[in-house]
Amino acid sequence: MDQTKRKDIDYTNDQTTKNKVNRPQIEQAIRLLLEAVGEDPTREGLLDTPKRVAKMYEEMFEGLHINPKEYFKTIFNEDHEELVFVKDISFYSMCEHHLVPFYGKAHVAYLPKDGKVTGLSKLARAVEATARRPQLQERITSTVVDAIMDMLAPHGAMVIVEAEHMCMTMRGVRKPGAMTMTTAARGVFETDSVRRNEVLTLMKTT
Ligand SMILES: Nc1nc2c(ncn2[C@@H]2O[C@H](COP(=O)(O)OP(=O)(O)OP(=O)(O)O)[C@@H](O)[C@H]2O)c(=O)[nH]1
Ligand SMILES: [Zn+2]
Repeated sequence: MDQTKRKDIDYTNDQTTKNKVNRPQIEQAIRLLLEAVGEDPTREGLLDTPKRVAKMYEEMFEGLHINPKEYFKTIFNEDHEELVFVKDISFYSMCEHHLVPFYGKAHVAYLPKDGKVTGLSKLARAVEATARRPQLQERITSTVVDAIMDMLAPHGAMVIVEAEHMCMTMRGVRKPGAMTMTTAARGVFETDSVRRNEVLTLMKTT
């Protein structure tokens, strides 16, 4: 296999590589948390829980060590200056206010310019890397759209995210089924309602 093609899964963000997940510290924190809520972390059923949670957090927050922009270094010189749209990209993220999940779908569109077309999977990988951190839905939306703008310099890009927040369903206001929609439009999608509506119409088609 051409190793240059594998670089997309190996890039790391300089700022975050220094702070890779500290599993022993997470384990200690989980033991303290269990104690604090009135549990006994030494009882059999909970003995391995701190270890499992540390491993789980490493997975759920792996996006902290990935710069989503790096995916868009994969560029094919293709003369296509019409819409590219990947919809229904499922994701799971963690609400940074409550550390409970929010999850849903992202829809990512861009209008390439000067032959700069990226791999379709890279759009989904950028969503995935951005979601796997303590997050806000708005920030996932704008981070992905701005990464595309910065790296591909297209005519425009648009991202729509729809998600259900567990912090609004299982606790607090308790409104299961409430869906939050966020959009971010740049370039032609900001200025041209025909272009924007093309994306919205395609989003609704099954
Ligand atoms: N804008 C935004 N808000 C979020 C997101 N996820 C959770 N929140 C909100 O963050 C807010 C935190 O509000 P606070 O009053 O500080 O915390 P709280 O007392 O737990 O709030 P309640 O959820 O209303 O019980 C809540 O309104 C959540 O719904 C998100 O992705 N974007
Ligand atoms: Zn929350």
